[in-house]
Amino acid sequence: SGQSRPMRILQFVQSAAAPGDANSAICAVDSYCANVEWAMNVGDKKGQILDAVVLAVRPRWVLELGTYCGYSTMRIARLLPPGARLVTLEMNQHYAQVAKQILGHAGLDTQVDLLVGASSALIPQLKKKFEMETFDLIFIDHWKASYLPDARLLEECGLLAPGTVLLADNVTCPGAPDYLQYVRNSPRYRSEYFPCQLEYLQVEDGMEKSVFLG
Ligand SMILES: Cc1ccc(Cc2cc(O)c(O)c(C(=O)NC/C=C/[C@H]3O[C@@H](n4cnc5c(N)ncnc54)[C@H](O)[C@@H]3O)c2)cc1
Ligand SMILES: [Mg+2]
Repeated sequence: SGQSRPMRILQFVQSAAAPGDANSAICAVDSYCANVEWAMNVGDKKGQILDAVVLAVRPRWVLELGTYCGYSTMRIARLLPPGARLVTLEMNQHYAQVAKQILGHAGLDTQVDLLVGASSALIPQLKKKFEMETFDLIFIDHWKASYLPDARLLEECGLLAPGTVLLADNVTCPGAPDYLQYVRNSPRYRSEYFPCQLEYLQVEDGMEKSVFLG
């Protein structure tokens, strides 16, 4: 049933998760993807690294590149301090529609602004659209070839401040070698690798946390 994997995930969340309960929605996605069909959510193991970074940074402004079904969007939004905002960018209209409904079911749609479009087109509009200056935390989990060009674009748009944290998923699997090489060798970043397993599988992956130095 459900003509797409995101739609099947949404239907399971709607049937299995208590409305307004973000943790039960997160658990529902994890159990569906661990037991029924794999999906490219960050998952619970890497999700706990994401949680720890969100809690450490206590961000006022968060940007996510690649919403997909909204799994990591929920993990971040549920930990934000009051008044904080999470902007998440998703180029696929169908995925964005599913994510909106999952976020609504979890009761997290008030903290989240989900924009439909390509990051390269939306990033230059963010300052003006949200009347903000810089992001405190950026979670990068979209097409791996876009990690580096989008990090460069964020720099050029003046959306990074000294101390801004960039957290990138999948730097080992599928991998983002050009992005890794850049953040690990640029004097503008202090980078740290968190080894972890790929979501729902026994495959080596890792997340890279890079602090922008200005
Ligand atoms: C070899 C191999 C294959 C797959 C895996 C498994 C694996 C594990 C993972 O955690 C992964 O994150 C991925 C992965 O490919 N993620 C890509 C995620 C894209 C989402 O982001 C959206 N999007 C893509 N580019 C943009 C863009 N510019 N602007 C706005 N949205 C964009 C898309 O519309 C999707 O919603 C894959 C592991 C190993
Ligand atoms: Mg990922």
